[in-house]
Amino acid sequence: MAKRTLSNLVSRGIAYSFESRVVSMQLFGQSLMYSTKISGDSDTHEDFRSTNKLEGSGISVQDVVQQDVKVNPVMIYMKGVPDAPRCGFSALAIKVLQQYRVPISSRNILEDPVLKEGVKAFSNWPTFPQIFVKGEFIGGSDIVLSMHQNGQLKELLSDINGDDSKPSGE
Ligand SMILES: N[C@@H](CCC(=O)N[C@@H](CS)C(=O)NCC(=O)O)C(=O)O
Ligand code: FES
Repeated sequence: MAKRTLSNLVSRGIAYSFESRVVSMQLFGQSLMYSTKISGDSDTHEDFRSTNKLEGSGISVQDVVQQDVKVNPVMIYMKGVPDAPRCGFSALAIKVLQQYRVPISSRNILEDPVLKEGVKAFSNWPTFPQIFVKGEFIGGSDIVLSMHQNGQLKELLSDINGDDSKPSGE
């Protein structure tokens, strides 16, 4: 059983241990315990449980993703939608991308567990958001933020036809 203790936190009187999906926390002698597990979706908070829309359509999810990233120069698979992200990481990625004059295409993976798993398999990346630019997988919110900060994102997006209603990224 995997059990990890963060010794630097222990030294400050705080210890976390992760066993299966149960998180126990000791805070200055007080012990709190809660479970993050939800049935049918082991990684997502219960509020965001998915419903399946792609299943039964006859289209392979890999084909859907392949087509998405081919036809949309900036494609994000996220939790929620750009106007209403359902997670801070997705909100951050959208905020970064919105600094540029580019159209942003998105799919809400919370609506479809088949799509969610298909995207993970396609990119071989375990978390969301997932951002693709010009058909290539870029990464998640950490990567897109650091590419914004170091100028790489501006360079990468520079040849994508802009939306004049958006700011330029300056
Ligand atoms: N450090 C990650 C943060 C994203 C993250 O940890 N996402 C989690 C929580 S929203 C996730 O997608 N977990 C898997 C899942 O929900 O299926 C990034 O740079 O994108
Ligand atoms: S849904 Fe909980 S951290 Fe993203």
